[in-house]
Amino acid sequence: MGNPADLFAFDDEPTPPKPAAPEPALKPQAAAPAAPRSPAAPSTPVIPGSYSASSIEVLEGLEPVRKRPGMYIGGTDERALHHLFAEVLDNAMDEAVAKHAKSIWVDLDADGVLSVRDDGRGIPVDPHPKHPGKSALEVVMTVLHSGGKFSGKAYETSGGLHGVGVSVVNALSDRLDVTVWRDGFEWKQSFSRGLPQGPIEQLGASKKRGTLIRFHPDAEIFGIGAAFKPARLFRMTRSKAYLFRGVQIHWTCAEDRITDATPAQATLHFPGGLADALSERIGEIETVTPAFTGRVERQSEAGAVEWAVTWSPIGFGDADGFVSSYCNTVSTPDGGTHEAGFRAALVKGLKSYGDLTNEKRAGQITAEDVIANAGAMISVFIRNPEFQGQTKDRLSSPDGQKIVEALIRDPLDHWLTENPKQANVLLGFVIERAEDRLRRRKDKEVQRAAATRKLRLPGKLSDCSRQSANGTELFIVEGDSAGGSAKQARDRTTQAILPLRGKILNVASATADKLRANIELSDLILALGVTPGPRFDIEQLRYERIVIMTDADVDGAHIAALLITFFYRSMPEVIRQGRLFMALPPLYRLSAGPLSDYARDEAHREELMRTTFKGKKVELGRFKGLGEMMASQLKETTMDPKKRTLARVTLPESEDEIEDLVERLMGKKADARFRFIQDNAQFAVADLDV
Ligand SMILES: Nc1ncnc2c1ncn2[C@@H]1O[C@H](COP(=O)(O)OP(=O)(O)OP(=O)(O)O)[C@@H](O)[C@H]1O
Ligand SMILES: [Mg+2]
Ligand SMILES: [Mg+2]
Repeated sequence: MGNPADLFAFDDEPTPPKPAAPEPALKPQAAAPAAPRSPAAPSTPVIPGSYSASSIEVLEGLEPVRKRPGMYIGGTDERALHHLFAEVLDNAMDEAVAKHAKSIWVDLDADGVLSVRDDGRGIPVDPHPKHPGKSALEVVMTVLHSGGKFSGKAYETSGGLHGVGVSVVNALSDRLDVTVWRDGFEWKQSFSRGLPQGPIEQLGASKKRGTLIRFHPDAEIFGIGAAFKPARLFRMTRSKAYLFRGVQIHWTCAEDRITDATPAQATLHFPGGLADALSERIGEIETVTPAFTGRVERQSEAGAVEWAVTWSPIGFGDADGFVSSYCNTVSTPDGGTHEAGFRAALVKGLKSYGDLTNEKRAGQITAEDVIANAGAMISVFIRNPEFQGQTKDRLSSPDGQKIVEALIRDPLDHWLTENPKQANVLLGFVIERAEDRLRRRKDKEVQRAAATRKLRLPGKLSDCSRQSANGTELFIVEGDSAGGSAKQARDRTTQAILPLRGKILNVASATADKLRANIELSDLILALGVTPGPRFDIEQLRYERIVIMTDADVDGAHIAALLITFFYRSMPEVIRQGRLFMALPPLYRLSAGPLSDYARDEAHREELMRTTFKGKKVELGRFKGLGEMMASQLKETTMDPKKRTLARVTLPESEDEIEDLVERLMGKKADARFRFIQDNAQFAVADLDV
């Protein structure tokens, strides 16, 4: 999971270098001969710019390292500079993990010279059989791909594997001294930019054991002023001590190099291992459960896994979670197979615990849900690891995953079942993450759908300007001319008009495909913003009310009946929630002198004649359709929320009644249908006024 580990500055940091303090240059004791350059300087005349055999160079010895440091240490920046320390420290740790060394001493002196000493076996100093006249030590320091970690005989689970590390450090140091104590003597050889400054020397007799590498990075490579950062060195050192409890690391640093809280002196030894590392790293941060920690050795062959993980609802400082992973004590900030195995073990363990406790929702959790809010440290020791590149930022050994997953699963299952209370809390926490994730995904889908819908609103829709559904109405209007009047009569903030042309399909019998193919209906669906059918979601409805506004005649009643049936068939929830209405346009206008009123129908007219207009000479006008009304009349009588009356469409209680209703609505006799609608509309009027 990327680099969040580094946010917690446990052992290393990925951040680009800050300007460094000027560095006093360390003068090599002997003058350094310039590194050999351009060995292929042609003796035959070459036309400038030509490309021939003489253009092809073969770099010798350590020259490629100086020419292309990026390939070996990932660049020449501050991170790369500190990688030199990692290489030397890794070698000392390999001696410790192989149980030949117990102590390591790290020291940064006032001149910026870094020393790493261990009390291990010491780099062999005897003459190398394949390189007559050279000691093994000189070979190791000056020949790429030389080392004792290829066969697995001298080391079992080493971080070193390429035979490159220390020779690279040598190549990129303007000064490097190796002291070895072994076979009863002290030995020493010095190098500059990879070149020996003389043969290996046997100094006095000594009972000590071990290796000391003292080096100073070359300003030609890293730039003038590039210097080790004590804080960074200290973090890298401390993490090594956490990763292997069998080692004690003594840290010292020249006081005047320290600019922060880094100690000048410290002894680092952590018998608690990663469990301690994790609790030190998360401090007082609130966690969901106590940490799950452990260490398991492989049974059949050399190898082990150690881990510590906990979860926090509030995140860990700058990040929601972090995973710090290591292989053979080498930090792998880019993760790899061991992290994958760790994640797999956690997610499988939690899922099977979910099965065990009948928590069905556990089925939906993914590794991401488990790890996103976890603070985790995982350290694996395996034979013959494979890393990506010399900086070893990522573990690529295929068995990394298998070994970690296999070794952690059992302890995890035990941990969960033995502490059901905290296991349930943890599972609940992870399920919440999963549900959050699913919700976010759905929201995104809705947003995306809304965005595309916006572009695809039907052209003939005159939408209202209000964005939210609250207080808005969609008038479905019969015919273009009525649509025109309605557009003028509406309140454009809250009222939208969708005119329907021609006949819509008889939806009672049409198939879903046919429904979609019907242009009038698909325009209506687009305007509503919903998906009809099983995936219907009332939340997507773009209007608070849907108002069917048709002429008060047989054709109008037919269209209204078709529309109601359509809603009932494809989105009954709209009706159930009381959001579908019928407008009640008047059929008659009555006037007598200054007095005037509208009558919805015959009965209403008669009533008005008996009351308001009693004994008056009444002028009676009959509207042939909505389109005949003036906009102001339409507004006053049918659309203005302050004056109009709407009939809410409701469903009968029982399914039978509904089917009966649909049958009657869709029946063959248009007149009966019309009367039915009129009756029912009237019936609804009394208790409705929206
Ligand atoms: N502190 C040490 N004690 C004992 N032997 C050492 C030490 N440092 C280096 N060596 C020997 O020198 C060899 C070369 O070291 P080098 O760092 O170049 O390569 P490596 O550790 O084998 O692999 P890598 O390139 O992955 O680091 C090692 O394999 C080991 O045999
Ligand atoms: Mg090494
Ligand atoms: Mg080497």
